Amino acid sequence: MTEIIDINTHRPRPITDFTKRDDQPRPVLEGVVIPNDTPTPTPVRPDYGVRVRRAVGVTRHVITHERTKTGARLVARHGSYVAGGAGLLAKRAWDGRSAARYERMMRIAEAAGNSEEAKEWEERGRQFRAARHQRRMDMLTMPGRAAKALVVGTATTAGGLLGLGMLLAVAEKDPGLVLAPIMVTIDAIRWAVLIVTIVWGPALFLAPWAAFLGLWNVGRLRGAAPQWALPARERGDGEPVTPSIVVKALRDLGIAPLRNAIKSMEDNGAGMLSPIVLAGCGVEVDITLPSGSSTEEVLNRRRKLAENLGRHEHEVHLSIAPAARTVRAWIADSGALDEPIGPSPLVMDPDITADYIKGRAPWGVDLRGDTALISLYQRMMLITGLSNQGKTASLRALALWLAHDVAVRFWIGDLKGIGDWRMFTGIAEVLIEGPTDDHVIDVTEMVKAGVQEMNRRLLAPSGNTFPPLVIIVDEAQVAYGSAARESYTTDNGTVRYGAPYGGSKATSRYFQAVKKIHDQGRAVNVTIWEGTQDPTNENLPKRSREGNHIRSSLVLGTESQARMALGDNAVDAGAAPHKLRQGLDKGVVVVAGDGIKLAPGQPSITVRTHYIDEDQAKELAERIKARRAGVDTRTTAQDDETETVDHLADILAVMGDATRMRTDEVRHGLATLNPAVYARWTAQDLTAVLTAAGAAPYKSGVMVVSANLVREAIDRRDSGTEDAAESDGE
Ligand SMILES: Nc1ncnc2c1ncn2[C@@H]1O[C@H](COP(=O)(O)OP(=O)(O)OP(=O)(O)O)[C@@H](O)[C@H]1O
Repeated sequence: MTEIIDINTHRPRPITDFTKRDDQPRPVLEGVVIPNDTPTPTPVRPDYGVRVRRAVGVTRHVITHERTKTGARLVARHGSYVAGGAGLLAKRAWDGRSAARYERMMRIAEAAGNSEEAKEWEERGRQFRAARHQRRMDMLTMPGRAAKALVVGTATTAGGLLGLGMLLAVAEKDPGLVLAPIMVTIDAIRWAVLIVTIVWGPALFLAPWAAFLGLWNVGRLRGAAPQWALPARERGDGEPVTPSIVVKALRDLGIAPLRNAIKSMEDNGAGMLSPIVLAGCGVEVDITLPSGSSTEEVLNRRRKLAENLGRHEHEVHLSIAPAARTVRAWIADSGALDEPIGPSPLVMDPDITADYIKGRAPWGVDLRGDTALISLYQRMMLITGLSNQGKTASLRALALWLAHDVAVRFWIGDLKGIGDWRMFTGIAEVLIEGPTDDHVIDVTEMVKAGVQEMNRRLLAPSGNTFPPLVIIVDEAQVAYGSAARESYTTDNGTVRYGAPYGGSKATSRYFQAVKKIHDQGRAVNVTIWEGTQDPTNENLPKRSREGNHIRSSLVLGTESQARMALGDNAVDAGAAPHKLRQGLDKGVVVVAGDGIKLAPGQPSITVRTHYIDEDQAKELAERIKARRAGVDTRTTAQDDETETVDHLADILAVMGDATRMRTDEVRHGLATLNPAVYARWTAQDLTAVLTAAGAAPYKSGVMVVSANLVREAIDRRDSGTEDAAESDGE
């Protein structure tokens, strides 16, 4: 019988079963011993893959551990102090011994166009060189003069000491004192030598350390360590932005050519910067990069630059300035972007008005704190972003402003349908709410009706003006993602399908209708605004997103989504909705395109929109309704009245027995016949209908309608000889 003895305690210990593949050895039966002849169990080791994975896991843990990071920072910080201090002292020494300083100052003065100062430095440099030359010439004769001085000095000192000794001897009447001063001096020299020999060893040992400490201190005082290597409390978060901080932040960006160029600059990089100007709740500075560094490299290192400046990433906005090789940096005051921006002027000013043509909606404030005004005149619009970031609220805010212009008509499809747009009941002519396929079909019909309205306007005689029609589709991704289509059974029993209503393919009726409005709606005041979530090529087709005049985006997940939302140009030039903070930057939109004032050369702007919550929106809607002649909002695209109305028959009915009738009279008769449909008809509406039917009014003194032409048009239509209706690509 064998026991297992613990080598530490020298006592028997429980036997462990290593055959288990667990990490933790398990006791078998405490107190039970294994007989001598029992073979020793072979420990099973984890296989190679598991071990590698574990090793990688441990390594990653160690590398990313906060203590490792702190240690790395410590080493980098103190190393940088010493290296920086050595560099600085070397530079000072070189400056002191050469004319480099004068040359440098001369070039700075020259670069600044200050020729007076340049001349002054040139003169100083000349004097310095002359003095140095003189010193060198003096050095040639120095050994002889030094030897002479040594002989003379020694003789003088010895004579002096001897004279002193004689005086002492006379005064004390002791001849032995004649040599006393010389002996004291010799003793003093001996002691000095003794002290030096004792101190020399330790001094020799300590000297490098003292030098090291000196270098470290010079580097520390000069702040030679990069920001990221400083401890949290010293990182200077929120410090005011000064030229030296900006240059240092650029130098430590990790772009070698930029760092080297800055180091070799005579003015330490100050010439790269424009004056730092206050811009809203931050400052703005243009950075002209030295050749060899590209704006793209700096744009790609936004986070590091922000950290070097003591800011969070979202507090630094970089864009490409109009001047070549120049990056424009806007740096927020620390924490300023988290301050609320205040309520919307719509909420604050009950007398606010809107003008579709000349007005601009007060949407929010830009980063500089200036009011961001946006013109919606004849502009298609897209707003996108991740879910729950303020898309509906910001789109609705624009609609609420525009609704103050009583001439603007709204058709709204809300494919979420939880009531976000319900306050537009009584303002919008159509309000479809809901997420189902039926709602997608309805919204598609609504947009197609928009196309018809657009075509009617396009066909109307030139010179006509039309009331603005704004079609809004919120959560448009539901339509682009829908597979809804009608099916019907043919006489022989085969089931056939119509073209899909939704989807992003060319056969999608919704997509085709949106595309048509994008293509031609602008000129006749038919525009469409789409709000959509989390864009992809599937739920927001390229052709559709590019048809918008205003493209705006709340926070997005990736740069590729940002490119979809705003276009490559804007993102290449610094637009970065993917850098906004999800959940924290709600209502912050990056806007590209026209309609909003942009600085020259800037393709995008970041706007912090005013939040108009649902209650405020309802209140505003009530105010708007009070200004407008109320409309009966339909909750479906199907317009029963207009569907059943036969305009040509009505016109003929109004004309009665007359062969001709003035257009004004016809309109008046129509309005009396069916006010719901014709009360708002303009002369252009009448002309458009008659022209489209081939019975256009003509001039006979005044504009008149011919009953015969109308009758013929009806005959043509009824006999099916009129042009086939547009197929919408189905
Ligand atoms: N401008 C804003 N400022 C601050 N918070 C806002 C702003 N806009 C919206 N929010 C907040 O975001 C929330 C979501 O807003 P909203 O419903 O408009 O988002 P959404 O992107 O349309 O959401 P969904 O995912 O439903 O489409 C609001 O309830 C509000 O708390």
